[in-house]
Amino acid sequence: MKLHRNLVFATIDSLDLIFNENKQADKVLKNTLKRDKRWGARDRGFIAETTYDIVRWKRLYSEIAEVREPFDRPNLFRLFTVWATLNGIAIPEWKQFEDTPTRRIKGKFDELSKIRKYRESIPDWLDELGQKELGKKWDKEIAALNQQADVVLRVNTLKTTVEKLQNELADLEIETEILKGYPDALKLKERGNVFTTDAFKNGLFEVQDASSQKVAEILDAKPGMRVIDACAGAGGKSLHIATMMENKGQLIAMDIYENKLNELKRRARRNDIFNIETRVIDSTKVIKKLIDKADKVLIDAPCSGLGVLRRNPDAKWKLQPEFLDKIRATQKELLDSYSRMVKPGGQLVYATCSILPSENELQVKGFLSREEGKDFTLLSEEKIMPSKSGFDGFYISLLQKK
Ligand SMILES: C[S@@+](CC[C@H](N)C(=O)[O-])C[C@H]1O[C@@H](n2cnc3c(N)ncnc32)[C@H](O)[C@@H]1O
Repeated sequence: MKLHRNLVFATIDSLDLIFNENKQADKVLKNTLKRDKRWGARDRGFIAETTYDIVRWKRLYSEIAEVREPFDRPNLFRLFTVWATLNGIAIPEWKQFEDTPTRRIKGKFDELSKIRKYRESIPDWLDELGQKELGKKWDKEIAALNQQADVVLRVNTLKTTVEKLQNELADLEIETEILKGYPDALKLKERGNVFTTDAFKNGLFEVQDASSQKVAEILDAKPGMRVIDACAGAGGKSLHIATMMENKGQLIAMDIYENKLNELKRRARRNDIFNIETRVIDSTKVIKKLIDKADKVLIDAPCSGLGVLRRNPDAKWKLQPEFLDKIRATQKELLDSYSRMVKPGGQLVYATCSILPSENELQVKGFLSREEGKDFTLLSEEKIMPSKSGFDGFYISLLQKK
């Protein structure tokens, strides 16, 4: 593979913003990729994948390159050199690479690979936490979380079928496969930008990981029900739930952020979904009004996001132990408060995209042992581990109210 100057520079510029200005990787890349209209799919793929790779392996690469943050441009080129060398790509004779030694990179890689926190490129505290919470399983899970994520679509069954969409995409040379056990999913055989297709613009599908698609399935909302998605965000799961309700009944989508709910409304219009009503949680009254009112409540709780590191590798560097303590306290509060919206005989789903027991089964166990949870029983609990499923890590529990 021959390296092209403008693609490498675009990668270095993106890394500079992500590492040194604390910008979010996906937003940075969205902007970078707009820079040159002549870039084709391969060029764009190179910039995005190389940037994500170097973000993912930041700790390992900076140990090999012997550079420390904040990274100046020569140091960013050194990180790039490590990436290129480990991927068998020859370093060109540009002046930016003049003093980036390529000797010893492979030797240091082998040496550091013996130690998990370097091999898996994670902060010390995260390695200790994973070991403490998951024991022996941590090794396999963190390795799986460092793989590149597949792109999975969720077919909008209000507008098309899995087979029809598969054929429509095949006509555009976008090859997909059906995933056994995930009735609405199609997996792309090769990564690609599907957002520019008419099928996406016409709301025939959303991009949604296979594990995430399990949440609405377990909630199992039926047409005509009143359902509350209490932490709806931009509506990934709300759209799926409303689709399963066939646009009949009422889905109340809530969040503390209005801008996320506005994005949800935009997506709902594209999907031809009409039964979602959004409510911003701007006071406790919003919840109180709905006590004992819903057939089903989903708490897709804010969490560490450790289960989705594949798609969000910069979270490794942005997460802090103090944030985790805070988020666990929030999860407890949400379980205690939002569960009140389930009507007698109704059901609650508590889900996270984390693989840590302290955010998952231990939260539910704690809830069931408190006064607030006394009317609930646990019907089922799915811990989706990335090493086994090949998709995101998720926790999904289903509880029944008396
Ligand atoms: C895991 S995300 C939700 C993802 C969303 N359900 C989806 O499928 O796209 C958690 C959401 O909880 C929201 N949140 C945080 N604190 C909250 C609170 N106290 N009450 C309700 N929502 C909250 C966040 O803004 C975020 O959108």
